[in-house]
Amino acid sequence: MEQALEAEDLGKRYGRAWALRDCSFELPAGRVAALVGPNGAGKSTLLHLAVGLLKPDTGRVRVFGREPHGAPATLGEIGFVAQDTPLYRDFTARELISLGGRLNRRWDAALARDRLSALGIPPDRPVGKLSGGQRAQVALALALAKRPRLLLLDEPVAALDPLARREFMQALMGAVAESETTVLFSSHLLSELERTCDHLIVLQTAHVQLSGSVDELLDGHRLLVGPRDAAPPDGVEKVVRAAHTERQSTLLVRSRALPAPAPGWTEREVSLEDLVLAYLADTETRDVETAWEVTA
Ligand SMILES: Nc1ncnc2c1ncn2[C@@H]1O[C@H](COP(=O)(O)OP(=O)(O)OP(=O)(O)O)[C@@H](O)[C@H]1O
Repeated sequence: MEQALEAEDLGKRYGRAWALRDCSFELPAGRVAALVGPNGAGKSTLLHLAVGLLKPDTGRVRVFGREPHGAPATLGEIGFVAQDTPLYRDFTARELISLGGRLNRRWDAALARDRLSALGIPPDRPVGKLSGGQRAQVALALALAKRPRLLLLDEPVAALDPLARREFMQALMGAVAESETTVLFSSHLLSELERTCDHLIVLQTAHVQLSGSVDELLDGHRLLVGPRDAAPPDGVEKVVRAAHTERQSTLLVRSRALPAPAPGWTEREVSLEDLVLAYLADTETRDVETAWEVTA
């Protein structure tokens, strides 16, 4: 399987503080991946390393097998939409499309023009005078016009209202379905994930807590409800998170299918949101044998 993005023991620090540390994961080509984590977790740092704007202090990052820092050929394959869609505000969309044509070898101006016209975005108004949602669409159209193999978006919908968010994500999904582009977007919006991504990377305090295909991750975890203070059933590899009421414990555990329903325990379906929240709530996953009991 070809890897669009790979990190191996990747680390970046600002002064003495690590923004990203011992970070290893693989993102196979063709996936739409969400990069999730709280403020300051290291998401922008990871995206800036992937696009070659930063140089790693430890380890390696590779885009389609090559390190991006100082490698123009690799950069030509990456589209990047930075946080807050920083477009030149006095330029119109038409001018930005034409500017892109002068700066990029493989530039599909017609694709950008057609997208904006289909969305009814005025091409001759300075982008500073467009709405936040329209500006985000212009930034996406420009990134797609580059025909990137890997598209990186840093919190593309953070500033948008729910309707504009939905429209933006639909536009993004539609665009990548028509191409072979691999997408990695950072986001705080857990409820949108299940609908939009098939791969997940969870970052917390500079470390990767979880990464993999959504199907495999969901398959490998269970939500168990049972009597308070009972030991977890056999077959549980790790208790990621435990919450208790007076009489019951709810455990999100890492485990393949359990051999048989353990007496007193019932199993519930795990949503992607449950999974992300469980890993974000914990900075370290626990071994079953050790402190599995965590009061929520
Ligand atoms: N230029 C910089 N100089 C010093 N520290 C920085 C710099 N950029 C980021 N950091 C620090 O590195 C850590 C990771 O920041 P980063 O912006 O990558 O997080 P993030 O997950 O993108 O956060 P947010 O969701 O708020 O955008 C934070 O502690 C941040 O304060």
